[in-house]
Amino acid sequence: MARYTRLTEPIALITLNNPPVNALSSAVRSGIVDSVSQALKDDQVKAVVFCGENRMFSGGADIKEFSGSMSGPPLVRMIHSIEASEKLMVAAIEGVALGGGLELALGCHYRVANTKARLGLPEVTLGFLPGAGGTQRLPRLTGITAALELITTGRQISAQEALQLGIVDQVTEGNAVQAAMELALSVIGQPLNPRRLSLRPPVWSADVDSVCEVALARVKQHSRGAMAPVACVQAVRAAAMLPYSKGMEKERQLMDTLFRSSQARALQYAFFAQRNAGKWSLPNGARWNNTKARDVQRVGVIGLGTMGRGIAVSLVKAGLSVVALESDAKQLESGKKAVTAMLQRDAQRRGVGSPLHLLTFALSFHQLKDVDLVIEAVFEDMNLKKRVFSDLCKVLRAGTLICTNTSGLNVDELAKVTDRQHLVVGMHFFAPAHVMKLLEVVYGSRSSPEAVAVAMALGKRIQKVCVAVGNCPGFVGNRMLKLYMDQSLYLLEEGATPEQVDQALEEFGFAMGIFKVADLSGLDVGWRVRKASGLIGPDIDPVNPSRWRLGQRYCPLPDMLCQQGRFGQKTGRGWYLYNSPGSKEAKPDPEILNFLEDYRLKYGITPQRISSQEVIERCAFSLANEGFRILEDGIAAGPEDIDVIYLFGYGWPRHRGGPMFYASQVGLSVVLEKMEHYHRIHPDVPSLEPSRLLRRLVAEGSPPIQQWRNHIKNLHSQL
Ligand SMILES: CCCCCCCCCCCCC[C@H](O)CC(=O)SCCNC(=O)CCNC(=O)[C@H](O)C(C)(C)COP(=O)(O)OP(=O)(O)OC[C@H]1O[C@@H](n2cnc3c(N)ncnc32)[C@H](O)[C@@H]1OP(=O)(O)O
Repeated sequence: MARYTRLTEPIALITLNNPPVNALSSAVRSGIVDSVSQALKDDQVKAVVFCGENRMFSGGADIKEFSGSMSGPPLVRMIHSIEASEKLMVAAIEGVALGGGLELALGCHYRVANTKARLGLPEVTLGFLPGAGGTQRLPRLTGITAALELITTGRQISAQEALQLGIVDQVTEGNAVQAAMELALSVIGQPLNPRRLSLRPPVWSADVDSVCEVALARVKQHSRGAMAPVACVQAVRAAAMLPYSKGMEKERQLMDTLFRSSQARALQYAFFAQRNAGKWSLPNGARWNNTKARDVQRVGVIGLGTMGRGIAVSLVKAGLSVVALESDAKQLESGKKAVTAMLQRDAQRRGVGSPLHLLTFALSFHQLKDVDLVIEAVFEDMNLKKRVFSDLCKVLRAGTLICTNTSGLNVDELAKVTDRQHLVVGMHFFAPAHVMKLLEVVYGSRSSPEAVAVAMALGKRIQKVCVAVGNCPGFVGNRMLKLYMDQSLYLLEEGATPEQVDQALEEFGFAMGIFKVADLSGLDVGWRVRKASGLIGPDIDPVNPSRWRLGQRYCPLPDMLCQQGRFGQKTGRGWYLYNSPGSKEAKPDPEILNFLEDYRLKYGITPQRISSQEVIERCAFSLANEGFRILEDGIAAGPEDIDVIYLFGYGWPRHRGGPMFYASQVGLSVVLEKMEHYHRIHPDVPSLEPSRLLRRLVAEGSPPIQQWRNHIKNLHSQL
């Protein structure tokens, strides 16, 4: 929808009206076409100003329409006729002008932006390119280097930067519509051809080829197999070499290919999955929109190790006041130094004042008496956490929430030692907590909807992507991770090397292979957990450790590495070799190859040739198979939540949507067949057995992922 208003004598205003972001849906495009035609017919009108309802220009094309049959006036043609119009067209940008929204503005003859506006062409993040002339018009304004950077990254820029780059003609602190009208009045009658970007010649320069080569190398290095950034470079290169009409043909060709790609579908799915995660629901019917979250201003953080430091920094950066507690003066001092330095560096980088006044350091629980919520981030030990929880109850006010940053311990067991089980939830941050976007909010069997609402709202306030999950060992992310890690280890036993497994995973698009991640996190962490859980004990022979524990196949390789003091990056040796302790560059270690050969000999394992395909199938399908079990158990509300967790917490490649989306793309019957195949070969690995939900979905014709929730409901109702 677009509203047409005649303003003072010679100006008409066209207001895009499609809340919340004035996306350019078919109805909006029709409204614009009709309004422009009205303005062109009115002899009194000499200029048209475009703006958006609620001081929001436009969030671009309506992404929801891409999955259906597209109808209505095509955006490309609409923008072209705006640019070609004989009447002056001016864009008044407030809020955002993104994607098609910015392309519409680029079709106008002048652009005025409010100082707070943000502009960008984020199409690459959705798996395609600015396909309404953006790849051809933007370079003609900014030059090729800036256009390449903006289009291949999708980065949003401020109005000020847009002014410097020549994307807008004027920036105003006041009302952009008013400023656009004034500008229009001052230029009415001036020739429009110099303002029509499509009439400008290609932006050729002698170094075009090298600039594009450099951009191509950069995107290939960062995109991890994503097609869209490469296509963006090709399209912008066309703007440098070809006249506008030919460049548009190239843009169209590239867009056609990207638009139909599974990568675009995955990225658009990820866009909506991320937004849906905030719309949490609990099995008891409580939901984001029927539960009120009370306000939190003061937060206590207990433990200033790696996790506690990151959590404290995230909270303070969001303007919350924090009391950070440690158990002894030495640890407090080292935590204080680290947190202070992190906050100062961040403030300096962002050019803002230091927020250190929000932070208090404490040694006594009594100093937590006035906080609204506590996040416990002490060592991952149930007894220690229980002690902290019961001590807290002695000092906290009655309504204060107690949250645990455990990465997998039983939240209900912890809640039981408190006097407020309904106010206990998990807030599982990921390391480093001030950088990683994911937060699993874990509800226990007694957690109240209000407590979940408070934790979700707090997470959102500190700019995390929050997903509400149920309580089970490892919750969603780490429960699935265990099976992924198990498969990777079994592959080593069967003949693969760490670098071979990692290479297959990185070619698939993971940010880092699983063995590199393990080295980064520290192999000793899992070792301690396995010791605490009874998997390793005095009855295990350290020289010839059993490959069978608690009734199933067990791989002792990581324990054997830890016995050798190989803890990963921190000791300079783990699955890989590092130049020195703490160094990050992983190099294959011949000692590991010998170690694996000796191990296989010792246990009579004949090494097999493992293909990359097998690595991906066993790792990715195992993840999805456990994801189905998580859905059966009601631990996650839907497959989208699982995918968001893997996208934001575990480096799953975004252009593959997430493990559940990937399974749906490959085909559920294929996944089922492969799981049956691998389970037949490895009957000693129960987790390879296809889950009931997977079988059931296949039996019911493999419905699209958006319908899985209905099948899960049916599954529960028959239990
Ligand atoms: C068959 C073969 C054919 C081949 C050829 C096809 C040719 C087709 C030609 C097409 C031409 C292409 C044109 C153009 O180049 C393409 C585009 O413009 S794509 C869209 C680009 N825009 C974006 O990526 C912006 C996305 N949105 C955002 O970044 C943010 O939403 C925001 C605008 C910055 C606002 O952020 P917030 O305030 O935080 O709000 P939310 O993010 O929570 O969003 C609120 C609400 O709005 C929904 N929404 C946001 N943007 C869009 C959108 N562009 N379309 C539809 N819906 C959108 C979002 O989902 C939220 O919904 P809710 O969760 O509240 O239901």
